[in-house]
Amino acid sequence: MRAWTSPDVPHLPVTGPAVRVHDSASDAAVEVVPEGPARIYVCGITPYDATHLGHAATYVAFDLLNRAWRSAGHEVRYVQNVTDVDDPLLERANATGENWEELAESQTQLFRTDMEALRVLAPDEFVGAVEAIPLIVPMVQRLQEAGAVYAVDGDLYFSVTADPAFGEVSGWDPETMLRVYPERGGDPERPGKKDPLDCLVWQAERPGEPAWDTELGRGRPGWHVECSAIAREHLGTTIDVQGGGSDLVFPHHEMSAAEAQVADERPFARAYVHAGMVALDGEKMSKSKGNLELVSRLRQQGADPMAIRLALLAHHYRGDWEWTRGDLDAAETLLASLRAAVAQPAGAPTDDVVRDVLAALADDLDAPRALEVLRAWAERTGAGSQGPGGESEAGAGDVVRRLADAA
Ligand SMILES: Nc1ncnc2c1ncn2[C@@H]1O[C@H](COS(=O)(=O)NC(=O)[C@@H](N)CS)[C@@H](O)[C@H]1O
Ligand SMILES: [Zn+2]
Repeated sequence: MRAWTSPDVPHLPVTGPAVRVHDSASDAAVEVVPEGPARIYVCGITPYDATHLGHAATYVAFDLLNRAWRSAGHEVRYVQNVTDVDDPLLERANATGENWEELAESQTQLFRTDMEALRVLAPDEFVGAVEAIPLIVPMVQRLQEAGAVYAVDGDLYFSVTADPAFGEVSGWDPETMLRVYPERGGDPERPGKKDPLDCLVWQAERPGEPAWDTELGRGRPGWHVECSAIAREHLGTTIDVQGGGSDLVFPHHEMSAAEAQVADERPFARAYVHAGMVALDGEKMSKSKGNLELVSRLRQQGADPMAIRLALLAHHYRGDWEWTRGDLDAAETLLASLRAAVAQPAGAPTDDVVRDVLAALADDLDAPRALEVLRAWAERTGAGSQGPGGESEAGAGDVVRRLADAA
């Protein structure tokens, strides 16, 4: 599936420090030292109600990681899926009377344009669940060979106990898992399952639903195995980072890791990185609640996408926070002062600016601190001071422009 067009990544005059990022599994900041290209899999959208600010916050967060690794001298290999067939998408299409494939395609295209507007670097592989069926089926067969799959009325389930490390991604106890599981697509009560936490890897055809003829029978893939299969195919294992919003830590990332670990008998990822939840009107922004602010609607109302990006960067990626109109107003003010300062023919020295911004991003993607450094530089530069000791003609503005681009 086509991804989108990436903005240029400016070459910075220095190499940034090694990147540390918070790993949910160890609940600690870890220095992920990629062997060769940094390999990251970030879960993509289920394509409806795209691109709400929660989605955008999460993808901008992982864009920071992508850029911080590049500033530290690493190549990055970035893979992202699109869950273009799954219960929530089919339910939405049925509810609105839309064709589910057209809904998926139009929403994925809207997502692409929003990501381009927010200057998020495109993944190297952008893979839909439907187009991934030919690589999901062999992965399920691999799990069958490992004795980790069983059938319930024609549907195929993965036995979570097949992975001794099951539970290490979230660190949750079984009671917590069982409480949350039904809210996030799980079916713990289904009769015939060996363990209530076992998850679907293949669902036999249901009346009125799309289905594909495969060696597993006629049906469609489970959600979790889609991501482990796509990640294994395009990145191999053990990958450096599996990423997504914090609502994916369980069941999704727990199950994806367990399936990949049984298939490959090695850890799925070195770190599991999760972005906090963005709320609106007091509740997590979500499709089911309908309390969504969309990037495209803000853009239609005239918001500068760079102000939207700055508004997202003003909050630490791991925090849960509430979107307000004031976030955008504050970002527009900051954007104007940065642009005014960068436009000056000379400005305050920038050596420490570059160093401090890169250090902030390398420290668990501390974008708020990086913005503070840029704001302070802009104030020192002012919008019109030709102050003594100003950098050369192109020095200040050009470096900071590149930094702002890089953030
Ligand atoms: N309110 C929110 N705040 C922050 N991130 C969110 C929010 N809602 C969803 N996300 C994140 O946005 C990404 C896409 O969410 S999604 O459209 O529901 N799709 C999925 O979660 C699956 N397609 C992953 S394979 C996920 O990483 C999810 O955790
Ligand atoms: Zn996923």
